[in-house]
Amino acid sequence: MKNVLYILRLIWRAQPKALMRGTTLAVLVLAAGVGLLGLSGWFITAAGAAGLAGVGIAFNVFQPSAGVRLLALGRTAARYGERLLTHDATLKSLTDIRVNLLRGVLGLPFTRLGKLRGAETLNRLIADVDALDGIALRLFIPAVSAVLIYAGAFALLSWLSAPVLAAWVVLSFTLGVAAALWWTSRRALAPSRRAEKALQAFRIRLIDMLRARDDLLVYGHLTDQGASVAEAEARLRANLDDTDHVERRAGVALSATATISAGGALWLGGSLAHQGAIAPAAAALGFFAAMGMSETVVPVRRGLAELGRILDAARNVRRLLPEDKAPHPKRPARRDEAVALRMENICFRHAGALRPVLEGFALSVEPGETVALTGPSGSGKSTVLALAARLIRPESGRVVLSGTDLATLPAAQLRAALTYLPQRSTLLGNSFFDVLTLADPALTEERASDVLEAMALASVVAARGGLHAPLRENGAGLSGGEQRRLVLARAVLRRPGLLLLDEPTEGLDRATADTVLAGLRRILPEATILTASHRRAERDWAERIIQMH
Ligand SMILES: Nc1ncnc2c1ncn2[C@@H]1O[C@H](COP(=O)(O)OP(=O)(O)OP(=O)(O)O)[C@@H](O)[C@H]1O
Repeated sequence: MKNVLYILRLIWRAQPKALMRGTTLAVLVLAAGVGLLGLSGWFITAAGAAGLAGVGIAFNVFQPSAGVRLLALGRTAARYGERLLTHDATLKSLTDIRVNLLRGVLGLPFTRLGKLRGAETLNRLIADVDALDGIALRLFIPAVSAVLIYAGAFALLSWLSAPVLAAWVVLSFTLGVAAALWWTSRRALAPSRRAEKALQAFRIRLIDMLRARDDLLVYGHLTDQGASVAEAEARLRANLDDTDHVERRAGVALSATATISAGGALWLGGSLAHQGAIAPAAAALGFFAAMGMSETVVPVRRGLAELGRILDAARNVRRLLPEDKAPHPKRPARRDEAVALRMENICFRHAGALRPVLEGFALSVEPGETVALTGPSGSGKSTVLALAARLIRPESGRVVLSGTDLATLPAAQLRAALTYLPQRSTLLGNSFFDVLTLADPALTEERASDVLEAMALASVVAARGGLHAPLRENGAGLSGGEQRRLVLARAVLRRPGLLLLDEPTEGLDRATADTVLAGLRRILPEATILTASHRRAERDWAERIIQMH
């Protein structure tokens, strides 16, 4: 519940005025509803009583009927305004939360970011944030309005009718409603949570199926994966049915509460009128007010049926929201300036690993030097590159970039100074040109063509129809070697002072590898280059080789 209150505070803080006005209108809607039934009941009874007493001609029908119309119209207008204000404000607040959540995800340490699954994170950003609209719209605002209406109904009924009647209506109603809602929240908690989990499983499995359809087909598991998607869907339906069932039973309990409360009010009012303590019309007021009060719980009922989903969503979202709101430092990017890299006495152990990958590791690369790290698979070459890019941090020891401790370098300066090319990269963009603009938003066609030429891609691009020819998702349709060269072109376009390359020419034949490596130096004549290499072409290209064990 703490998380729900935290999110409610965020929603409220983002749009306080609109939500306050919306809540006021919500109270007015309910008050008009209760008043409408109460006044109508009083009017019918009073008119009937006047007719029976033979003074019907003297009974003023105009004022009460005008009141009934005013309340009916007022209720409709207030309902319209309330919906408009509260929904608009809540959706705007949720947009802020979604943006903040995205910032939180992007700000996660690289090691945690690496563990996130795309489909799950997408769900978190969409489904969880969507679930949060219930906090204000279906829990808080209706609950506050209902409490205010009960208090108002008690005061008015005590004044216009009799305190004992008012006490019966409000107490019987409050107790019955509280019991029914408590029961709903408990019974619906598990199915609502299970429904949300099933929905997420459905989406994740479907995304996995679409992403890995080729492999699933080749290994003969496409049908199984399809069945597991259908299973999650069936589970979702079953749990939604359970939630609806609980909500319907809660509806029955609430109707029973309203009936008992109204029936009791009728009996009590009748006795009081019989004793002459109140007029028959005032007695009818209690009965009809009790009928009208049942409207107060309809939205809360839905909110409580979804409570499990809301609680989980609030917890998930809160965990990822960033605590600090400090803007990212924006320093001018320094490019083209060769960077010296030094590592001193580095110790690093991957999470869960028994032994450190690096222990007492040291390295020094001069500005403009080309150095290759070689060694058997698993000796820690990629780990050294990741440490130099500050994607991971050493347990002990220091990484120093041109005299500045990497740990203290602002992120913007760090990203401007170096570029890291991992073993596997993603190509984002709909054309060659699009893919390259990730590295340089102000890219010109001449510059793009020059870099693509250096990466031995000019003929490939020409054969596909030019720089703006469409590319399929993640470069599908290009060969592995072509994708690799495109990723390299993107990396050099950043014009880094330090280029960290993990097996840059993997998948290229020797001749192409030599052309690409020479082109790389041509484009970045000053840069310091550190590469993790298995291949002869890369070792021959390097000025110095560091052997790892
Ligand atoms: N995220 C990780 N969590 C746990 N262990 C890891 C992680 N990444 C790498 N390792 C382990 O750390 C060791 C060094 O890995 P690293 O990728 O640095 O080696 P490498 O020399 O680059 O290997 P390769 O030449 O095969 O790319 C390996 O034993 C690997 O299993």
